[in-house]
Amino acid sequence: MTVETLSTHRVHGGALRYCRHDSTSTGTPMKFTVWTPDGQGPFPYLVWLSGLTCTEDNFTVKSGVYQHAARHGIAIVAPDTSPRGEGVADDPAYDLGQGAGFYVDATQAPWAPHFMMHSYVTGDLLAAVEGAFPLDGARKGIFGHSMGGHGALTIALKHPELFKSVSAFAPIVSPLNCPWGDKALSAYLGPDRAAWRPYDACALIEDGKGAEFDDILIDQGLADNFLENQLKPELIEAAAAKAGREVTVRRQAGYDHSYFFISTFIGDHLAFHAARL
Ligand SMILES: N[C@@H](CCC(=O)N[C@@H](CSC=O)C(=O)NCC(=O)O)C(=O)O
Repeated sequence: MTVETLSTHRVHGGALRYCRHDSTSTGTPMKFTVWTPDGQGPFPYLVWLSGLTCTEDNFTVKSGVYQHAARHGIAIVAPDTSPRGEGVADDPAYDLGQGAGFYVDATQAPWAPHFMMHSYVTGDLLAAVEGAFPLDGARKGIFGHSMGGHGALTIALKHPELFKSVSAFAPIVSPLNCPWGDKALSAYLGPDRAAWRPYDACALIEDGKGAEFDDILIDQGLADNFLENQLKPELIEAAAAKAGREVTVRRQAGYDHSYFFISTFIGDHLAFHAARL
């Protein structure tokens, strides 16, 4: 799978590249960034999944992750949040369509066949980055924010054979129980809510998936506008307690939903993953 490097930038003693490749899952070109430390590798790495309205650029420019990645010798991969382009379905709302792929494989028109973000992240993306860069596929973790936190949790819980660690910032923990989830999963997966369970972190924990993870770290700002209506971290705490599983939710007073919050605690998440990779 050919990866085209669009630009390269020196950052924190390593190389940040903006890349594009053709995805067979989405049937479109897809963009991502990859940062690698200097040296031969192979390096352990983390996949970051961004939230609604984001491209590969938001985390890359706003999170401040690379100074921490350099300290731990961990590479970072950050893909776009959906397929894009003129031939790809879209919606005028910010929380559906391009920029809002929800990391699911859509089964409903007009979203199928391009909105195949679960398959893209677990298949084409990993194959592309491990083929083109000195990354150690046996030592990788996944993390993300909001919609991307939901993506990281559900992908890890469904694929513990791929990822050794998982964490999230202000994640949607149960699309079955919030307006963002109702809207997006109705559109992408249809009205049968049983089809949503494989994309709901709480349901996956209830169903015993991903028990390999010794702990899952979640940071949640208490001044987050989306906390009570959309994010509801108490639901994943309850699911984990019922299943006898470890999920650590750190409630951070005064922090909102933004990348200011993420940049404040990103170092803690790098340390969490480094201890497990
Ligand atoms: N435009 C919307 C909210 C959009 C928003 O807050 N997006 C977040 C992710 S929200 C959940 O997935 C984000 O990461 N934005 C990009 C950024 O660089 O901050 C609204 O106004 O409500």
